[in-house]
Amino acid sequence: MTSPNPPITPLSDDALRQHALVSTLDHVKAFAQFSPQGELVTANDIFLDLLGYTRDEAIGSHHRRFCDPAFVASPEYAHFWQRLRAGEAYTDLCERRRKDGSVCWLEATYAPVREDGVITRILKMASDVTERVHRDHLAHENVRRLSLVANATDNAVLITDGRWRTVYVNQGFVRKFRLKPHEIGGRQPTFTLAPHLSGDVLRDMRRELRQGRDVRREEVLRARGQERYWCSIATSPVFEQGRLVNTVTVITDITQSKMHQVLHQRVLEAIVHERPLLDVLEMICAEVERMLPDMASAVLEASPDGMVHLLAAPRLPTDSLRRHSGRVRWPGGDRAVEGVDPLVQFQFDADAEMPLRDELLALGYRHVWGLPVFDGDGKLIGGVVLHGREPQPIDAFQRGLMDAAVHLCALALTRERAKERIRQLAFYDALTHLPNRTLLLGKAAQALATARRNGAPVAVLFIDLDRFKRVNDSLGHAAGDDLLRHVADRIGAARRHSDIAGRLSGDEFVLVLPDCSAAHATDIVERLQASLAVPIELAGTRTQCSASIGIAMFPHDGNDIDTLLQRADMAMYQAKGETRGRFAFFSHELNVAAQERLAMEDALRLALQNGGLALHYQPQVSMNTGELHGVEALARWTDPHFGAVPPSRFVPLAEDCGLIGELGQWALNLACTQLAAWRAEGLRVPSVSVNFSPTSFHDLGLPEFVAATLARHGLDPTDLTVEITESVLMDEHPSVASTIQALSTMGVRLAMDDFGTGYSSLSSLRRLPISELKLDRSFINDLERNPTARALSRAVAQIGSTLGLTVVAEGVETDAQHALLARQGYHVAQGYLLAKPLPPEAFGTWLRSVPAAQDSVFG
Ligand SMILES: Nc1nc2c(ncn2[C@@H]2O[C@H](COP(=O)(O)O[C@H]3[C@@H](O)[C@H](n4cnc5c(=O)[nH]c(N)nc54)O[C@@H]3COP(=O)(O)O)[C@@H](O)[C@H]2O)c(=O)[nH]1
Repeated sequence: MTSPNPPITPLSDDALRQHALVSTLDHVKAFAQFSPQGELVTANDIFLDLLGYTRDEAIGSHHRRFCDPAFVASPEYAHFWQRLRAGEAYTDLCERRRKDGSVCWLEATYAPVREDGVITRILKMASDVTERVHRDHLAHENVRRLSLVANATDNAVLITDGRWRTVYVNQGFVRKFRLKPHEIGGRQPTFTLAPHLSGDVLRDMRRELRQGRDVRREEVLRARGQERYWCSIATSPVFEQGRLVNTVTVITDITQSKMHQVLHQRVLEAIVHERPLLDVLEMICAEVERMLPDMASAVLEASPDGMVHLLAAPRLPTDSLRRHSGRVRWPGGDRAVEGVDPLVQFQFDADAEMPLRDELLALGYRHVWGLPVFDGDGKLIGGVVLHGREPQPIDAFQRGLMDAAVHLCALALTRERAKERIRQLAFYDALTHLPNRTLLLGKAAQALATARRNGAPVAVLFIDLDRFKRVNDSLGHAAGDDLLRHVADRIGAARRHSDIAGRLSGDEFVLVLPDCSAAHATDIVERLQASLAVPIELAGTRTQCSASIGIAMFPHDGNDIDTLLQRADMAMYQAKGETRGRFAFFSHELNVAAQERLAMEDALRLALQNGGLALHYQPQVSMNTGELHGVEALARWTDPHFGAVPPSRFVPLAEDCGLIGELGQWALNLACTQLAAWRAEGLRVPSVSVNFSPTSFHDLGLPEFVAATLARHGLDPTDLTVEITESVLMDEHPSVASTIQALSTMGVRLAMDDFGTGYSSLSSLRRLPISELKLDRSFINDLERNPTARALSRAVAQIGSTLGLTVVAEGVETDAQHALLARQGYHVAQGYLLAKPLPPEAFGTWLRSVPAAQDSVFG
């Protein structure tokens, strides 16, 4: 039963306005009035329907009837009424009880109404929001449950809003990346986790998500403190009413599997495909550096002596590093020790002695971590090194990478060694380590192909030890093996870098000498035989060994290696006569020439010992005054068997057979003796010139010998001129420059002989302390006929004069040449016009017969 509203007393203007408002709200909102004591005075239908009461049941009821008893009993309820009675309005979400006991939710405003300053009523306006509250509760519960689920997984879960800003991260995320929700909340996660991602990549990812597609990637993500993880990242878009409102990302740490996948898969593939070792190691470094972009990696190899050599370091200055290769030991020992972490580390600032400290510091690398690479037996074979800029200790990711790299390097290095071993077994003789027949023939065929292209000769030497069987029989096979090893070493020592040495079988060896003439081959054979003749201690017995050597020449004796070997073998049999330690050429003419050369060598040696050589002297005369400038001493050899042998033949022979030093000393001594003798006779001979070949300057004792010789004959250093040829400039022997300099410092004059035929440049003239320049005779021959020769000789005269040198024209045969050269500015003339090279007595006679020479030849 509903009772009518109580009679309403006449209203004031305010009350009327209120009434109008109330009437309007009456149709849309629950509306009620309570007395200040809490009794319901009026209520509209919406209010009554909301709570399920009739007007009669409700009017007069206390407010508490519509509330949860627990709330009514709480201090908050009393406080609520106190505030209303004190005139404070109250707005809140309120939980109320319907008549049937069910709960409803109201968004309510309680407004105390004053009349004449006294609160007479409490006006209540409310909207039913029960459904929304239930919906919100449900959503909240869902989020709570989702969080529980998300937090239960080890994976990191991250939710962003539609503008890519982080709104949620789970516990897994906090644990993995060590970032609290508030540290990443509101930020775009890629800025923090993957700053290396390019703008293009981000744009692509977001486009996919906006188009409703999931995005999956694998990336190295960065946690707090620079720690990194390889992660699989799966992001799904969430749409509401067609609008992207969220993205949900699940991040899974795949570091271990990824490291193995990337490193192992790529590197193993490379190894299987037989990629060169250095390529494989560079690849390992590159992969490590891809995952550690701030670091530089390097792979080293350890040699059996424990020294480490750089193999790969793509980000470092490898040239400088290589300079230290082989000079440093691995710091952690060369054996694996069980239970000991082999990681070594350095900080450059502290370790001042570290090689390359400055270079690495300049690149910003201050810290080095190294892990050794051991082979299957725990022996050091290499190392993996990381160079870092930051001082923090190495983290699990970096260590994991290093371990994986070590594993792969061990594989690559041991495999390379195994390959090398197999190659060694397949292509090298196990006893002597020389190439075996297969490799020898292969290399020789290549050398012949090159020689064919270049039109160069090749000598093939077949070397067979003499009486090897006797060594085996008398001293045993071990001694025989020992002898073979010694012979192999001596053959190896005798060969040039480009020569190919090999062992065919038993006591047969082969030497293939590319770019080698028959004469040169003879020299090498002689040197080899001399070296083999040095006694060896075998099984406690001093033994001397010799070999018979056959020589076949390409292309003269054959075009392919099989033919050449066969002919060298035949020649060897020819050499192996009664006398051991001989050699023979396959070709008859070459054989004759070689044997003759040998005989001439012996004769020259004898001539030097027994005074079979002589010096002739050719005057050098001043162009201006006609006075004697000096004499050039020229060697002469007349042999009983070979007759008069010109210096152009015996000087190179002396070079080849190692007699050149002796020849130079002999000439110097004799020339000084002669100069002193002439002076003693009262002949004014200003100086003597002696020819020294370039190899004489290899002898660092030469200046001392010269000084002693001059002193012995009472001569001054200025009495001597040493003639050198332009080929001295091509001689890279380290002693040449210092020997020449020492002679010059002593006061000995230096003349550049045969100038214009070789490789002299103006700078080289300035480099050497030359005081005399001798224009080569070939220019003077052509002087009268050839304008170019004239121009060149003039240029030489001018260059010499400009450099303050005495310029000598040699080979002057005619008056016309003499006059022309004098006009061109030559200071001194030498040649048949004045005199041929003369024996000492004849020279004395010449000098006396041309008294002007004492003052002026052409006075
Ligand atoms: N290391 C040494 N080299 C020496 C020595 N003795 C000589 N030699 C070098 O041998 C080359 C040939 O010398 P040689 O046959 O003696 O010829 C010299 C002169 O005889 C010749 N000459 C001089 N004037 C004329 C001339 O008017 N016409 C002409 N056709 N020939 C002439 O020129 C050679 C001069 O020699 P150089 O001044 O040294 O060039 C020769 O390279 C000698 O150096 C020695 O003891 N050690």
